[in-house]
Amino acid sequence: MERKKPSTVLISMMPSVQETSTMKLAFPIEDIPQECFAALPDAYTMRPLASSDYSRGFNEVLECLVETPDEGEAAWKGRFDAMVAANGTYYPIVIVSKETDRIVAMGTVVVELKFFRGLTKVGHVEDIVVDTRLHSKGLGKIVVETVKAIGISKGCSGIILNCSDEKKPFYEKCGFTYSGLQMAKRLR
Ligand SMILES: CC(=O)SCCNC(=O)CCNC(=O)[C@H](O)C(C)(C)COP(=O)(O)OP(=O)(O)OC[C@H]1O[C@@H](n2cnc3c(N)ncnc32)[C@H](O)[C@@H]1OP(=O)(O)O
Repeated sequence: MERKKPSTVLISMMPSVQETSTMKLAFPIEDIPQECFAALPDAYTMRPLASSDYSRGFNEVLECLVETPDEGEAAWKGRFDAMVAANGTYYPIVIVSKETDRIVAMGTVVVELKFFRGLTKVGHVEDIVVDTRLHSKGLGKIVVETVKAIGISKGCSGIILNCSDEKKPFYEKCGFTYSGLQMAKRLR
């Protein structure tokens, strides 16, 4: 079946070729389904994580979710490269302020290969976080809907996540339903 041409409106919301052509991205920008850009406010762009994002405040935003000590740019880039090398597994995305060129929100879907249900794949939603100063503006929902859509487009038959009880209403707004408890053995 012939693929429909994307609407001009949605194309105009995606980062321009000039904006991303010099960046090393974690995965091709075309892997973000175009409809994901529809709800993004004009003040922001959304794209895959780039190797230069260490200096756009990546750690500071992630710190709003979890302790993120600065290991230095070289170590950060080493981790970025390892994710890229695991081709087809990690799909980290960021939302960036056009005004400041700083990251304001991020999230990832990790695509896990399975042997069951006809060699299916399962998407794990990870590290969803919005800069504390920009909560309740719809950015978190855009990030979750986007990583969900990427996982589905990559062939996942299910998308799952772990979160605290307090975040349950947020994920319900993003279309998830309660599905049992999480267990953990923390080693550090
Ligand atoms: C799998 C994981 O990564 S779990 C970790 C989740 N991340 C964190 O805990 C980090 C700290 N928290 C945050 O970064 C943010 O608060 C997030 C990501 C949880 C939510 O991002 P925001 O941009 O503030 O949420 P957003 O504005 O998109 O809210 C979408 C909807 O969820 C609702 N919502 C958001 N947070 C909550 C909450 N804690 N309780 C109830 N409802 C909520 C909003 O009211 C909104 O409802 P609406 O669509 O009816 O208007």
